[in-house]
Amino acid sequence: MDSRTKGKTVMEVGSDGVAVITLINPPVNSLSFDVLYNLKSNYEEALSRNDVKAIVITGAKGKFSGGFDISGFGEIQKGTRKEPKVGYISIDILTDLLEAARKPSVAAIDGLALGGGLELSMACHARISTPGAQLGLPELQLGVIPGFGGTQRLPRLVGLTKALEMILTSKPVRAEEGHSLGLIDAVVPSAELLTTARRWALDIVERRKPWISSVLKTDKLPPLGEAREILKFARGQTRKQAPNMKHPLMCLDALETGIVSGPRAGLEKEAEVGSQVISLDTTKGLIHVFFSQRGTVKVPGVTDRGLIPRKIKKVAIIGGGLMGSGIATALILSNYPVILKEVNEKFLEAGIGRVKANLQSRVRKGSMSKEKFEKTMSLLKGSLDYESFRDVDMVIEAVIENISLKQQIFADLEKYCPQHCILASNTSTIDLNKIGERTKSQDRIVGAHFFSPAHVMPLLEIVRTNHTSAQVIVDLLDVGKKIKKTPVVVGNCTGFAVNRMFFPYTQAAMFLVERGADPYLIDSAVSKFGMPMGPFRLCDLVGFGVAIATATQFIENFPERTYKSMIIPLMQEDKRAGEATRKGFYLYDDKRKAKPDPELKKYIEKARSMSGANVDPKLVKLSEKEIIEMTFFPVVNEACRVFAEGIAVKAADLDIAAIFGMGFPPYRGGIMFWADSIGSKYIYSRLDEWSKTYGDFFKPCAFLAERGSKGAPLSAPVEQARSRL
Ligand SMILES: CCCCC/C=C/C(=O)SCCNC(=O)CCNC(=O)[C@H](O)C(C)(C)COP(=O)(O)OP(=O)(O)OC[C@H]1O[C@@H](n2cnc3c(N)ncnc32)[C@H](O)[C@@H]1OP(=O)(O)O
Repeated sequence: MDSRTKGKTVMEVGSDGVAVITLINPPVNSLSFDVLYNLKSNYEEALSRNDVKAIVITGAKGKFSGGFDISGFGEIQKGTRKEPKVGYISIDILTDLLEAARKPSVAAIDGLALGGGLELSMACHARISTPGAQLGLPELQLGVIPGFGGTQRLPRLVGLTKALEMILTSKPVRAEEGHSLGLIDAVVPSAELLTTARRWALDIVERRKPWISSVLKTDKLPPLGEAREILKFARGQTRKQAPNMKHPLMCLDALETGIVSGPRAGLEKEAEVGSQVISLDTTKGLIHVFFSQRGTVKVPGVTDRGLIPRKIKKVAIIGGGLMGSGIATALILSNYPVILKEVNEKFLEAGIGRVKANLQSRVRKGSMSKEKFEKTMSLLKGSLDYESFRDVDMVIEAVIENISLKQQIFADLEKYCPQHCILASNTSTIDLNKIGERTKSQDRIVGAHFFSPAHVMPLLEIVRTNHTSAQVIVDLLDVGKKIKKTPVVVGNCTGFAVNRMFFPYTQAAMFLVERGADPYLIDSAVSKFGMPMGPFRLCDLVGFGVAIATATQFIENFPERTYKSMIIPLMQEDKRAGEATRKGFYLYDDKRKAKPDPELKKYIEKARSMSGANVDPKLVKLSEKEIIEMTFFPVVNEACRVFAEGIAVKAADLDIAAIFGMGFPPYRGGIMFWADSIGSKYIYSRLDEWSKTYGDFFKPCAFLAERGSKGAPLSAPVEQARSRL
C-alpha cells in the first residue's frame, strides 16, 4: 500500500464467476476516499469482465467496515481535502453503478457494518452475516447524517419506525435482530460466510433468489399520512432531546423527502444535507470528541514503551459507602473477584447491600438475568480485616476524605499486600503524595478517581504522582478498558483535573447570586447551554457535606482564587443539605421533583451581609449569554492552569474530562475546544475586565493572558510546560 494512501480494496475472481472484493483499511476497514475510489474501479472491472457473473463485497480480518473514514470529515472541515461532487459516492457510485448494475452483488458481513459500512451493504442485492455482526447507522452521534443512501434504504428494508429508532439512537442491532427485521437475508457461521455469499450471488443470477434493489422497495413503508405522523412525532422528540443540534432534524428532512417525493429525490436531499452538516460547529465538536476519547489511552512516555498490562486477578476495596460499593459493582460486573472491607459488621452488610441493590436494579429493568445476578454477586466477598489482602493485585481505597485516615490505611496496606500490589485511592481532591507519606511504596501509589455512581459514570481519572511507575498506569488503563470506562491520565495536585475545573463553576454561580443574580435563572441558562443540570441543582444532588469538604481543600490550597461564599454552610447549619434532606437550593417532593424555594432568599441575604457583597444591578439583569460566560470562563481559566502545569498532557484530555466528568455538552467539543471556538482573546478580555471589577476570582492566569493577548489557540501544545507527569 502506498504510504500516502489510506486503505485499498482487492478483487479476486473465482472459477465460479464470483468476484470477491475485499475492503482493507485496518483497524476497522473504514471507507476512506482511497477505499471508495478503489472499490469503484474494482467494480467497473468486474462489470466489464466476461468471466464475472456476480460480485461479493466483504471486509478483511473479520470486520466488514466501521463506516466512512471519520478523519475524512476533519480534512473536509479544515479544507485540506476537497469534498467530492455532492452525491458522487451515494448516487453515482453506490446507486447508479453498484445497485443498478446488470450483475448482482452480495455483502458478506462479519463483525462490524456501521455507518457507511452498512450503507454500502444495503446498496448490495442481499446481505449475509455472521451471528456476531453489529449493524447500525451511528452517524448522528458524530454530528453527521447517514449518507451513501442510508436514510433511504434503511426505512425501505426495516420499516420507518425501526429505521428512525436505529438512526436517532445511533444504536446498532445484532445479526439475529437484523435478520428478523429484513435487513439481513441469512445468518451463517463465520466459516461459511463467503461460500454462502458466493452461492447466494449466483442464485440471484440464476433467479433462484430475488434480485432486490433496496432503494426501490416500498412494501415496508407506511402510507404517506401515517409516515408524516411518525416523522412529526420524531421531530417533536428530537427537538426536546437535542435542542441545540440541527443535524438530527436535517436528517429527518432527508428521510421525509424520500418518502414523500421518491427515493431519487431522497438521495439528492440526503447528499445536499449531508454536505451541509459537515461544517456545523456541533459536528466539528462531536468529531473532535470521537478522536479525543480514543486518544486518552495514548500517554507519551507511558503507553509508547512496549509495557504489557499485568493480569489483575483479584481486587480489594476499602470502604463500602456510595463510592466503594459503586466501584465494587463496576468490577464484579466485569468479572473481577472483589473483597470489600469495612470497619464493622453493620457497615459491611450495608456496603454489600448497596452492591446487591445496584445489580438488582438491572434485574428489575430486565438487563440482567437472575442467574447472572447470583454469579456476579458470588464474586464479592466481605472482610473486616486485612488478612485476605495477602494475594490481591490491586486495592482501591474509597473511604471519606480524611487525610490522616487515608495515611493510616496506606501504611497498613503496605504491611499486608504483596509487593506487586497496586495501591490506589479514590480520593477526589487530596494530594496523593500526602496520602502515601507514611509508606515506602510511592511507585505503586496511584489515584483511581471514579465518579458517582461509579458503576454508571463513564470517566476514570487516573492520577499519577512523580513516582508512580509507568507499569502501574498501564495496568490501570487496562482495568479501565475492561470495566468499560473512559480513562484520563492526569498529574497529581489538589482536585486533579475534573474537580479543579468543577470548582470555579460552582463558585462563579455562588458569586453571582450573592450579587443579585437569580439562582434559578442561572440553572435554567446552564441547562439550556447543554449541561445535564445547573450548578445549584447539582450541589443539591451531590449533597452539601461533599460540597463543603471539597471547598475546604480548595480554600486551603488555592486561597487566592477561591470565592468564599457562606450560602451552603448557612443552609447546612439549618439542616438543609441538598436532595437527600429534601431541602437545599430547591425543595423536593416524594418523587424527588425539584421546585424553587422562596425561603432561599433568606440564606442568600445573610451570606451577602456576611461577605459584605452588594447587589450589583448589572449582575441582576444578566442575559443567558452573560450567565454562561461568567460561569464557564472561570472554568476555562482553571483548565488553562491545569494544562499549563502539565496536569493534563493534552488539551483534548481536558475536553474528555469535562464531558465525562462534568457533563459538559459533547457537541461543544469539550471545554478547551469550546473556548477556542469562542477565541482566547475574547475570553481573556472578559476575565480581565471582571477581575478589575470583581476581584481575583476572575483573574486570567498567565497562560491565558499570554495566549489571549496573541489570540492564540488555547489547545495548542504547551511547549515547555513543567510536566508533572
Ligand atoms: C462523505 C460523507 C459520507 C457520509 C456517510 C457515512 C458516514 C459514516 O460512516 S460516519 C462513521 C460511522 N461509523 C461510526 O460511527 C463507527 C465509529 N467507530 C466505532 O464506533 C468504534 O471505533 C468501533 C465500534 C468501530 C470499534 O471499536 P473498538 O474496537 O473499541 O476500537 P476503537 O473505537 O478504539 O477504534 C480503533 C481505531 O479505529 C479508529 N476508527 C474506528 N472507526 C473509525 C472510522 N469510521 N473512521 C476512522 N477511524 C476509525 C479509531 O479512531 C481507533 O483508532 P486509533 O485510536 O488510532 O487506534
